[in-house]
Amino acid sequence: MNSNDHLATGDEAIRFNNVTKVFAPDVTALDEVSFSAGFGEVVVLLGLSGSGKSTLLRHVDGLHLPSSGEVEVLGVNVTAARPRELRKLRRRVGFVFQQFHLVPTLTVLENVCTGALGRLKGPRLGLPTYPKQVRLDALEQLDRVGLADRAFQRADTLSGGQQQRVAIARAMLQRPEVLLADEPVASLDPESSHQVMQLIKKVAAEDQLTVLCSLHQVELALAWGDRIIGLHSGQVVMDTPVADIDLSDAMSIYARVGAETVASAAGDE
Ligand SMILES: Nc1ncnc2c1ncn2[C@@H]1O[C@H](COP(=O)(O)OP(=O)(O)OP(=O)(O)O)[C@@H](O)[C@H]1O
Repeated sequence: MNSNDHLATGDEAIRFNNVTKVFAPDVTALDEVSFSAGFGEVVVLLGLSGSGKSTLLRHVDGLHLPSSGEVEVLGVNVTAARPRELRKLRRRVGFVFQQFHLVPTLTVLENVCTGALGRLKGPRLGLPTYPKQVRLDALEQLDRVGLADRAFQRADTLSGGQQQRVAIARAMLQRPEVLLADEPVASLDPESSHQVMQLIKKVAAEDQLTVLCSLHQVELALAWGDRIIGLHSGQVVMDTPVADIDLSDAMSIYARVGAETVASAAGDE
C-alpha cells in the first residue's frame, strides 16, 4: 500500500496548488491555478472556449499531468501517483461528457451496467454476463434518474436529455466520490439542460459527491452550482460562492474577455 492512500484531506476533496499546464511554448492552458473543492460541493467552471476548463478537469484524474504545481484528489497526490494508484483513483472519479458516450445499440440497462466494469474482472458481453447484484444496482440507479421504465430500450431510442441521464446513472454505478462533468448540457435544449443539472445537484447532495462541472450557460451555473470558478486564458479570475454572485458578476468573466479583445483589435496591449 502506498503512503498516498491515507493522506488526510480535511474538508477538501480536490486541491490544485499553482498548477500550470504548458502544451507548447505558445500554449499555456492553465496558468498557476489554485483552488480547492469541499466534499459534496458542486463547483461550476465558467469561461470562454479555450480558457482551460477541459484541461483543468483532465488534471483531476491524471489524464493530464501538470507542467508544474500539484494536484491532490481524495487524499491522493495525483502528480506523484504511480500508475496503479492512478487506476485506483480513477475508479473513485466518475466522468460525464457532452456527447454522453453511450453504446447506442445496447440497452439502457446494459449501458448503465458498464459503469461497474472497473471493479469487475474480465470482459462482459451481454446483460446476463453481469452479476445479478450489478444489474439490480443499475436498475436502482436508473430509477434514481427517472428512467427505470426505459431499461430494456436501445440507448439510441432515447432523447439527448434522457441519454445524459443514463450516462449519469452509469457514472453513479461506479460509486464515485468525485464527479467530473465536461459541458454535460452543451447539446441539450434549455428544459433538458435544467433537468440534467438538477439531477447532478440531487445526486451530489444525496451521495456527498464532489462535482466539478464545466458549463457555458451562466444562468445554469447560478441555478445549480454552489460555487463558480471563472477561467480566462488559463487563469482563475473568479472563485466565489453562488450565493454571493449575481448575473452581471458572473457575466463579467466574459465581459472582461470582450474588453481585451476590443483593445487588442484596436492595437492596444
Ligand atoms: N492536448 C492538447 N494539446 C495541445 N493543446 C491543447 C490540448 N488540449 C487543450 N489544448 C489547448 O489548451 C487551451 C485550453 O483548452 P481547453 O480545451 O482546456 O479549453 P476549454 O475552456 O475547455 O474550451 P471549450 O469550452 O471549447 O471546451 C486551448 O488553447 C487548447 O487549444
